[in-house]
Amino acid sequence: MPYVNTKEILEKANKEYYAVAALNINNLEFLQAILEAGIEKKSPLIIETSEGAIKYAGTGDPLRGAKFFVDMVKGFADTLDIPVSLHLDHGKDFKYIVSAIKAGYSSVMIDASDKPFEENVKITKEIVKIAHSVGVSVEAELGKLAGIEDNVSSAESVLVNPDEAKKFVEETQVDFLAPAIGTSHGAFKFKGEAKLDYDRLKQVKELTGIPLVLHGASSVVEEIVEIAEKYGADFGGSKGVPSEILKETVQLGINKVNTDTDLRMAFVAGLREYLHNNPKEFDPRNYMKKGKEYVKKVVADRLELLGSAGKA
Ligand SMILES: O=C(CO)COP(=O)(O)O
Ligand SMILES: O=C[C@H](O)COP(=O)(O)O
Ligand SMILES: [Zn+2]
Ligand SMILES: [Zn+2]
Repeated sequence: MPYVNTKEILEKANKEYYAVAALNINNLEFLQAILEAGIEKKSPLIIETSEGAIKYAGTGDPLRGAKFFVDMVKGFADTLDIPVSLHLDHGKDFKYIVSAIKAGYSSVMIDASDKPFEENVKITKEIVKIAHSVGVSVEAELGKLAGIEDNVSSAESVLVNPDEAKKFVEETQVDFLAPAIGTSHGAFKFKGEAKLDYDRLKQVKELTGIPLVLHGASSVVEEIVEIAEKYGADFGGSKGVPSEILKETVQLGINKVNTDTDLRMAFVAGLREYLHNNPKEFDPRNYMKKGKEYVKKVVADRLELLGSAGKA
């Protein structure tokens, strides 16, 4: 069960009421840590890269970057017993979306959520047509996340309208939908108490029935923040989506849980700790070990929490 279509992974999750973690990577080390967690927990995995990740890996060339990730992820996946897919996160630039499809990504996201509804429908439809013609599945987004997104910042959160969601899915034939229900990207998600709009989520699920995606789903793990701060980081005021709230969203129909910030924080906590304790070390294979260990732990906990452990 090697490199598979994301649709296959998410349709099973939708039928069996669990969620699969979609984990952002930019390099080899995060991928290794994520795969180790997935293997240990016998869990399906969705690996995702942003346009920025592709730009970084390809030193500016989208097709080169996309091919790099397909080679790396598919190369690993084909040797494993767990299903693994590769997804383009927040596709906004046609060049990147087409490069990902050409290179062999399993699925792409078209994020035109900053555009008016009709324009979002039109753009999403176009990408669906291209992607489906070569067997690639598509995610789209409705409503806006609060905070800063990849390339886009929206001052205030505009939550999804469930009736629009129904119309959107029917008109675009999109495979997965990310409804804005109150999360935001990054490490500073809530000023006061963490709260999401469960009613809206429930309605969107009832009206569409398709796999739903939660963006900005990092929890900002307390133990990780403590370690990072002990060794010099300043993450004051950071706050994520608590585990109980994530669990609740899965019960209400979320099947894909996007996670980037938690992995970045885990890695940097381990890196800081290791470098502090080993001032003579300069071999990257050694000084990245602790960071990888913490990423693996954070991912493994997530796979248990979301219910995908044992579903491979
Ligand atoms: O939504 C995300 C990627 O699409 C990641 O969200 P976090 O910043 O909460 O990890
Ligand atoms: O949703 C955004 C992801 O966390 C990736 O962001 P990035 O553009 O910094 O890679
Ligand atoms: Zn978006
Ligand atoms: Zn996102």
